[in-house]
Amino acid sequence: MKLQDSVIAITGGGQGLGRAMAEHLASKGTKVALIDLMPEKLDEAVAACKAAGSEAKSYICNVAKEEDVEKTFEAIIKDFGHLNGLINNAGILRDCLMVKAKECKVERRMELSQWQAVIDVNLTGVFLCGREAATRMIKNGDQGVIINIASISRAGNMGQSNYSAAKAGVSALVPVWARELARHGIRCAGIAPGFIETEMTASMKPEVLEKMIAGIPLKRMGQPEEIASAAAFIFENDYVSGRIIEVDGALRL
Ligand SMILES: NC(=O)C1=CN([C@@H]2O[C@H](COP(=O)(O)OP(=O)(O)OC[C@H]3O[C@@H](n4cnc5c(N)ncnc54)[C@H](O)[C@@H]3O)[C@@H](O)[C@H]2O)C=CC1
Ligand SMILES: CC(C)c1ccc(C(=O)O)c(O)c1O
Repeated sequence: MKLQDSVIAITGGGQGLGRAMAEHLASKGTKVALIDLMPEKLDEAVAACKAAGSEAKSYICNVAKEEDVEKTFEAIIKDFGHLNGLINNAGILRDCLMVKAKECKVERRMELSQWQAVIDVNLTGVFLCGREAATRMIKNGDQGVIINIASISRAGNMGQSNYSAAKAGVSALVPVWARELARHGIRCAGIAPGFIETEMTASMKPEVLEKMIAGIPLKRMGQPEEIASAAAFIFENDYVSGRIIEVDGALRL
């Protein structure tokens, strides 16, 4: 698929990896539809994409709400006329051990609300946006690509029952959608990042950060641009489908 003049929607496009992917694609002439909950962040991201040389529009939408998602993709088709790609990137963390205990004394458990919040956004949100994007592409006669952003945590990470389950789920959707949608000219792939340098990691205590980096074989965190270039590769290579690219500096949790 050519990136120039394609229309690609990115959830969680207001900041972090979503914004980095949006700017990278915009610099290659892709028209970007940025979906997020945060209006100010969206305004900044849209301005950055326009400065990078392409068209960009923002959409306030909670990816976990079916009605929001349906309205948003309807608006994207109305605004741009086409849809050729979706990056399912919006995600949240609510980390906690399932049961935290010391000497038979249970101190804390993961609340159902912590479990549900992450499943709603990171798994149901991916399903809703993937379903809506595929529906619009098929009805509109557009060929396209769906990318699910997973995580190294999909293999199972301590303190992340909710997050690991959701990321394993969105990883499993990749081959399902690749098979179901191939007949409509739609490919589906995933990216599983390791630790990437973002505002969140910048705010971590230096000693915690140092210890974490020491465990990464490449001895550094990834850069958001390294995730963005993996996304561009997937869009541009028409024989990539049904697989997940791991961009993690060789780290295994
Ligand atoms: N930063 C990292 O090191 C890694 C990130 N990831 C994944 O990459 C993706 C992006 O992560 P970051 O950029 O670090 O996160 P971030 O927190 O910086 O950005 C996430 C964006 O998603 C938006 N968002 C959250 N809930 C939403 C909802 N219900 N509807 C619409 N938008 C919503 C937020 O407003 C925010 O702009 C996530 O799926 C995350 O799980 C995976 C592995 C490592
Ligand atoms: C544990 C993994 C590598 C990880 C780390 C940080 C974030 C984040 O800041 O959003 C993630 O989403 C992760 O999957």
